[in-house]
Amino acid sequence: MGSPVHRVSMVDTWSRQVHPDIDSERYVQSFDVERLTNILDGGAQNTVLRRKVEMIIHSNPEFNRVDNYFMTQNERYQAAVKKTFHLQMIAQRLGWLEGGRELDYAYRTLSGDLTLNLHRVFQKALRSLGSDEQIAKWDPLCQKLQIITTYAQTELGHGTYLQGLETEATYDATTQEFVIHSPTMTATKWWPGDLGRTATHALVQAQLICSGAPQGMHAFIVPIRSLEDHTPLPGITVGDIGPKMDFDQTDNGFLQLDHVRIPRENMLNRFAQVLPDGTYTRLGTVQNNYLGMVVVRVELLLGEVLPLLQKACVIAMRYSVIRRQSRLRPRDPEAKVLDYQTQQQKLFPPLARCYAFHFLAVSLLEFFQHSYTAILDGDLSSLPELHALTSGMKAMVSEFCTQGAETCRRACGGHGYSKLSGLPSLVTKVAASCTYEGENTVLYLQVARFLVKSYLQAQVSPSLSQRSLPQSVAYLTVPDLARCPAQQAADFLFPELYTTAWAHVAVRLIKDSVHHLQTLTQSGADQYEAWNQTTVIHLRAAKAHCHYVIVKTFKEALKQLENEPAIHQVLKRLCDLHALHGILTNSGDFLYDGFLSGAQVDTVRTAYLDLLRLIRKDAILLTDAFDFTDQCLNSALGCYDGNVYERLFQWAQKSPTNTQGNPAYEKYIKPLLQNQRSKL
Ligand SMILES: CCCCCCCCCCCCCCCC(=O)SCCNC(=O)CCNC(=O)[C@H](O)C(C)(C)COP(=O)(O)OP(=O)(O)OC[C@H]1O[C@@H](n2cnc3c(N)ncnc32)[C@H](O)[C@@H]1OP(=O)(O)O
Ligand SMILES: Cc1cc2nc3c(=O)[nH]c(=O)nc-3n(C[C@H](O)[C@H](O)[C@H](O)COP(=O)(O)OP(=O)(O)OC[C@H]3O[C@@H](n4cnc5c(N)ncnc54)[C@H](O)[C@@H]3O)c2cc1C
Repeated sequence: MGSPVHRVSMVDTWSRQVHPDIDSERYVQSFDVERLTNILDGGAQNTVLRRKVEMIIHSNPEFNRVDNYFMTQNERYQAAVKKTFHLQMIAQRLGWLEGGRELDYAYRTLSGDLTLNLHRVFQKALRSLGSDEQIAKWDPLCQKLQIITTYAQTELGHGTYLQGLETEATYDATTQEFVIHSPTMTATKWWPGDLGRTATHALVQAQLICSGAPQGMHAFIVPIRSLEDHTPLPGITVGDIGPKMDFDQTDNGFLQLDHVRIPRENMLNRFAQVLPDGTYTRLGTVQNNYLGMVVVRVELLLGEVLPLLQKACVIAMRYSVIRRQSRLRPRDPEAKVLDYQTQQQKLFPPLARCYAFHFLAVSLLEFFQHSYTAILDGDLSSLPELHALTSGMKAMVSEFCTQGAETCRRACGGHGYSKLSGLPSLVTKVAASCTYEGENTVLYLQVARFLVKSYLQAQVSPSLSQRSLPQSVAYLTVPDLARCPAQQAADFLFPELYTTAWAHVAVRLIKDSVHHLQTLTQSGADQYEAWNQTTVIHLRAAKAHCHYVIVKTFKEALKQLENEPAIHQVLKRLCDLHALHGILTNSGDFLYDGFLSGAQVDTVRTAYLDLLRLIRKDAILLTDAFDFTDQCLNSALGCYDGNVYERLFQWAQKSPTNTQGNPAYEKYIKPLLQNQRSKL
């Protein structure tokens, strides 16, 4: 079993007593929680290492985050810079390297508390788009923080449509320089993190113009602040974009460039280059310059987005066994709210998704690592599938993590609305992931584009495409079941069955979307108009495909765990719940062509409700397995010991509204009262 000492708060030393209502949830353990934590960590040795890193961080007062909820935007930024640089010093002292496990664990532990996230995004883009010589030059400068960098792509006028970016990089062959320029107000770079007050260099995405001809978006390294005194360099106008929904610790910024000259070598040239005389050459399409985004989309899932939902689930689940409200039977004591079926219906689907998305992210990362090296070496054959998969998974994971975190927040009633619960900031933080790194609708439509092509390819030559279609869409060629054979609730608990059911719906919706597209073009609409008039249908098809991929990946992950029966059993229940919940919330798609009958949907619901009951007894253990420390959760509701009310009361006392007196009394309330009294 995992050491509870590791998990309990080191901040609130007054509270060492575990609340009996949460303690009782841990008496009988139907599986080994520590072993599940090891599986999630990718091995017991990783768990040990992660906890070691967490101990180093939590034992250091510089990283205390209790006051976060009371800070202004400026204070959050300053605290984050301080913590980031403190972490860098520790990393240097202990030999933790960028890309190594220790630093990754440190980032996870301090998530939301650090700056220089875009410095990491810059490094990913550099390694994807730069030549070996460029990486050798810039990467060490980044590693040693001799420069601080950001990724400046989005502009006031355009974020999604990269072909519409207005920033220009015009090549001047006489000096062998690029002239980087913002020709309009809407060309102002807007949003890049770490840009407003911190970065010294920006990776600026701009339209390359060579010998008068536009060549599309390319990446340029542009110095923007003096390394001596940090003032903006000539031609640079830079600042912070102001208050946002969250990310107070990050200085998202704006940048205008007025004919700023940089050397020819500062254009990242793995996939395209400009020769000294201005001749332009490139490998493949201009979209290869989008590779940095593909990399970041994969890494964000496990590193940033999923932990936000996991934390929300831990907090809401723990609170739900402490919170007692109403009675199940008149003579009973008040019930834990988690014993209400409706509360389980709120919290268990997000919990199941945490596990589904974990296994998805691991599998996606494996596929990514497999194809990435080949892509860097110029073999671009796997890029379309990689782009479609990463786009779809980024969109679906961020969409459901956002939905799930908000559900968790509401499941905590009034206390979920208090920032001290930790939930509002999880919700506002995860909401951003639906927009940054590619707006979700736009990304789903990229998946749809890939599905249409794959479907048409499968139609033209079914036998050939069975071998040549990318693996994630190979199901398009598999003979389809017209009717679901399941009759009893137990029949719906076969992963093969519900994966096939999702494949059926995805194939039908993809076929339908292609049919609509073709009907419109055959009736005279041009292909662009036809595409726009069918995008709502394409979106649905893309989502069904993503559901299918996620369910299939969870099913395959379970297969690997068959030799661990107890863990297999508990995870299988989550896999079943995840798949059946998806069928129930999209039942119209399964009923539409008679694949399922109304009676079968009722049976699915019976199986689903049964699963809620079964998962209930393991719910706390399944969230304990994520192994977040109390400091990391920073929630008055979610601590391991369950002492919710004491902690909430104590934390509220620290609010400046309670500690700094009330100037409004002297200024307004007192005169008001005196004024009213004098009239009596
Ligand atoms: C690293 C760890 C950091 C950790 C940190 C932790 C803390 C974290 C805190 C938050 C941190 C936030 C960090 C946010 C950082 C940003 O937000 S940076 C800005 C991100 N911006 C975007 O993602 C923009 C989204 N837009 C796009 O990706 C593209 O423009 C679109 C939407 C795909 C369309 O592009 P387009 O050029 O119009 O292309 P389109 O005509 O649709 O397609 C042309 C072809 O290119 C292909 N294509 C399009 N895109 C691609 C691609 N990417 N690859 C390959 N092929 C592609 C298409 O499939 C299509 O192929 P065919 O069908 O023709 O064969
Ligand atoms: C917290 C945060 C951090 C960020 N950090 C960075 C950063 O570090 N660097 C950086 O460069 N950028 C950054 N961004 C910007 C971010 O990447 C963009 O906001 C994002 O890509 C969406 O683009 P947009 O704002 O232009 O949205 P828009 O594309 O204008 O979206 C508005 C609406 O239009 C719809 N839409 C747009 N195009 C289409 C289409 N073709 N078909 C159908 N519907 C469409 C969208 O679905 C959406 O509903 C950040 C943003 C946020 C919120």
